[in-house]
Amino acid sequence: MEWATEVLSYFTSDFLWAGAVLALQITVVSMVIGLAFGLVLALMRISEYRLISGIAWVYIWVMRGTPLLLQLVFIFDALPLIGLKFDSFTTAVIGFSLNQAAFSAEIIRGGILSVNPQQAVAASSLGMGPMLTLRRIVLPQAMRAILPALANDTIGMLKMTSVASVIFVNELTFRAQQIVGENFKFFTVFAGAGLIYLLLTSIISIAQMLIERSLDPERRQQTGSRGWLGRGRRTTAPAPAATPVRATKASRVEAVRELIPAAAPAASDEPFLQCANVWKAYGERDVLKGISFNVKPGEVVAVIGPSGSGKSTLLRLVNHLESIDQGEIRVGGRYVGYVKENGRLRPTSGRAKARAEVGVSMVFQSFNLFANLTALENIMEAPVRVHGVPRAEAEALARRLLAAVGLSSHADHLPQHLSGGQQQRVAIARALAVKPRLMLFDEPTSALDPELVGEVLNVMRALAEAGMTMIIVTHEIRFAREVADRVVFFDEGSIVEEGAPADILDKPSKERTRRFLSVIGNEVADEEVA
Ligand SMILES: Nc1ncnc2c1ncn2[C@@H]1O[C@H](COP(=O)(O)OP(=O)(O)OP(=O)(O)O)[C@@H](O)[C@H]1O
Repeated sequence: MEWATEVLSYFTSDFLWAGAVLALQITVVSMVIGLAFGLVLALMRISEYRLISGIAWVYIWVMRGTPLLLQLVFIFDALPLIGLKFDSFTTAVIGFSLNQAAFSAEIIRGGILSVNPQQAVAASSLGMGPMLTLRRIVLPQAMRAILPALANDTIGMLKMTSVASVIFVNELTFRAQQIVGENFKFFTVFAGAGLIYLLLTSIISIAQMLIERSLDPERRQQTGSRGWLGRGRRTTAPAPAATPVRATKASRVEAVRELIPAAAPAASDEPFLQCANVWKAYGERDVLKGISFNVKPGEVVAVIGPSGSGKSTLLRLVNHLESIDQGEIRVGGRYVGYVKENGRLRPTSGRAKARAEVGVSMVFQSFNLFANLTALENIMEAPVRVHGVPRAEAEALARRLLAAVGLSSHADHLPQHLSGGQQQRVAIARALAVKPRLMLFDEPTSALDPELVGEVLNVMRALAEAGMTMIIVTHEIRFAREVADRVVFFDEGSIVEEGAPADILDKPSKERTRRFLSVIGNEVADEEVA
């Protein structure tokens, strides 16, 4: 076993460990710089500006397409010709960082693209700006896809530091070669060095495992740990006793009314929402063709119409999730993220902020709760991060909102552990937490199983009775009849007719409306039979 003793002696050799520490230093520093630069490149790559994304693409193309060894030699030998001279260690760090940035950029971009884009849309609708959304919602979810690939790269880089010997960096492999050059004991020297590499890469693997565990929302939910990305301070208030899920109608209305006093505008005939001659096209196709309609404070408007008629598009234009081609929309007398110049609307930066200021909130068909946050955190996110509400206050509000939608006992549940109906009720609570003055509902029950529709409609009914101004795109004709003050029938991007529910739904004046209602009516009848 003489060889084993020899391997052990090289494994514990100070000379080799000095090289290992150098390799580790290069790896850690280069990885940190490479990651930061890689994040910038990834964001440039997904930029809508082609010049910016093109610059990033070219950089990544060059750095990934040329050998690291050449890059190191270039920095070491060629840059001094223009007066930039670096020592071996600095050259290695610069070379590895620049090279790693290209690879990290694509890994990070892949992670970002793996996150459902609707998460960012929902954040934006709550007034969260792009960087806040990236930091709080997108990156925490993307990290699960990013981390394994980054850990691979880190391990790869640690071993690749041996390439730096070409510019005289005296790292581990280089040192092992020096020993072998003297004693020719290939096996024992390289085995000792190999064990050192194995130990260091094992530490990286363990770090990867710990970070992955700390980012796992399920695990953090169970252990109550804080994690280091994407979650704020752990909520501390004890969960109140669960309120009965089946709150009475009166108590629900009362609870909701208490939570939106500031949001419910005083009764007035002045329109709160004004849409004037609104046009929108996607490509060659006009989706909205000169829509004009108003909504008064406290009014509930149900928008109905065939699939593809432009109903959702109108909602997205109202809170500027899409931009208007022609015409204008004003909410509370203000443009949402536009300024008027020479008679035309020009989009401004900071649309999310404008949405928050005007007070428009939206509830989506597919709920779009933030997957990395619990129900309570979903509701607290915008008040704390956008409106600067102190955490304790935001948490108290969030718990009251959860109680109002009958979900007190689900505060610490992640979205994936809630039924569709529960998720939609949390989404409504989240939309209410920013004290909106106008609520937009985009087919809020369409993605739900029939038995879950009622619980969501009950919450919306309570909101309507509490005086919230609402526009509801819906196929729930009975609900529209019962709750809406006005029904607007859309077809092919135009308003065909509008009026009181009894008029539009029972005795429509237009043939197109009659045909639509008879189809919908038959579907409802079929569902009832089923
Ligand atoms: N981002 C987009 N790019 C291209 N076309 C789009 C986009 N968004 C919507 N459309 C198209 O615009 C038309 C209107 O869509 P919209 O979602 O507003 O209809 P809708 O009346 O809400 O329909 P549904 O009830 O099925 O949701 C559809 O033909 C749709 O395919």
